[in-house]
Amino acid sequence: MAGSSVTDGAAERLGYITRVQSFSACHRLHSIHLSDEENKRVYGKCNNPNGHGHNYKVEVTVRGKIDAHTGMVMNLTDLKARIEEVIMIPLDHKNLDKDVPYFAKVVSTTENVAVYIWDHMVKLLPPSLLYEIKIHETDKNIVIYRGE
Ligand SMILES: Nc1nc2c(c(=O)[nH]1)N=C([C@H](O)[C@H](O)COP(=O)(O)OP(=O)(O)OP(=O)(O)O)CN2
Ligand SMILES: [Zn+2]
Repeated sequence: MAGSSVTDGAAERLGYITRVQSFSACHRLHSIHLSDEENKRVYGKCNNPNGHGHNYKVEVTVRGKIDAHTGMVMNLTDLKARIEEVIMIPLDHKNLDKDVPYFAKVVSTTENVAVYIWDHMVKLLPPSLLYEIKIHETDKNIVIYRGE
């Protein structure tokens, strides 16, 4: 049909793209807002003073218009670079509580790790592009944060 093309149609379509990144870190669940006894009761084995480790898997999803000219919501190569900056450099092979200043006063639950990643990632992406941070702390424990 004259004046129209597959590419034109895609210009009005929304796409979701996800990049997966794994990182390893150790931590201890311990809240400065609770007594030692309360910490033991609330967090159990995860309050072990010497900590424990995880192989976290993070899924970073962005949502936006599929650009008519590039065919992309955003270049995944650029998303990979942002993930390196926000996740790998500060968190990989780190003790979250001791190496990452943010977690000195914020308990390093996976919910809070997701908030940390969201808050840093959102500053590096175009407005409204970041959609979701999903973290697999273990095969069975999965957290989603969407900036709400
Ligand atoms: N709401 C949250 N609850 C818990 C968190 C968390 O981040 N948010 N984290 C933990 C621990 O850090 C922990 O390491 C969980 O490990 P575990 O219970 O051993 O993990 P699994 O359930 O996958 O292991 P199985 O023992 O094989 O069932 C605890 N709670
Ligand atoms: Zn843990």
